Amino acid sequence: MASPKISLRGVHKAFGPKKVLQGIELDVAPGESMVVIGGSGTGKSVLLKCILGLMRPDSGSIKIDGEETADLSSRDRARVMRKFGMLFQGGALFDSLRVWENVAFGPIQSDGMAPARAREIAIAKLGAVGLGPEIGDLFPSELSGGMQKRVALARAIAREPEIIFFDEPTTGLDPIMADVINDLIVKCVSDLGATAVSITHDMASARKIGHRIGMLYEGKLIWQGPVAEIDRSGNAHVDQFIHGRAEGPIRMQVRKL
Ligand SMILES: Nc1ncnc2c1ncn2[C@@H]1O[C@H](COP(=O)(O)OP(=O)(O)OP(=O)(O)O)[C@@H](O)[C@H]1O
Repeated sequence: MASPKISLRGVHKAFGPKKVLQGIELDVAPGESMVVIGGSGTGKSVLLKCILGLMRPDSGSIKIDGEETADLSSRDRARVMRKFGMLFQGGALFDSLRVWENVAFGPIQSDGMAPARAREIAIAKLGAVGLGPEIGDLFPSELSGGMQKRVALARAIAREPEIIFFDEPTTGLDPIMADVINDLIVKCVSDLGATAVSITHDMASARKIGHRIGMLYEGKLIWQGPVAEIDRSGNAHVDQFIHGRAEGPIRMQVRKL
């Protein structure tokens, strides 16, 4: 692989006695879209927060463009985070701001862009996700869930990030709207030439937006491979998860709890 955009080695994170991440090894190449799947509570969000620098791992290495991020000064961390865009679970739009102000929030607050210019960019980004300029003046509460997700996507790409994180991007959407969002994610990521890391339990979404999939189980990525290979992973945990079967090795784990 070309030198990885994101590289994790031996990443551990525990909360008291609860070991959540127990040695994560992951490389994501520039321009690649990596999807992490796994059951509820397996640590997908914790993994994402560690990469984003919102949470500090107990041990291990997390490199972005070859730069170790574990012990960065706050100034250097801000520089690294400038490379990131994020689509939060549920959209996380600001209710009191108009749609365009939500999309323009990063350019104005973090880059000090003049509001008039930021508004132009916001309208352009809304166009990129299929929303007309008239939507810009509405408030998030006036939009459907699918439109809110589009706005959240427009916000995530507003600063043209090098790396975009998607946290459960299709949660709460009907299958058709979920597919529309998946298509938009693929388009936006490829238009930007960005690297993407997504977490989801939605296999249809994982297959559509991912180049590679990794499955998180008991603190480790127990299988990683190209999307096309997930149906013949030869891994019983992966098979059970992708087919949503109640019976299998993962249930054994639930019984033990
Ligand atoms: N700040 C925290 N303090 C203590 N425990 C935490 C904290 N954050 C996460 N955990 C625990 O870590 C485990 C993994 O949580 P995480 O949110 O990463 O799961 P997930 O795989 O994203 O689940 P879901 O798919 O349900 O969102 C859970 O047991 C959770 O309770």
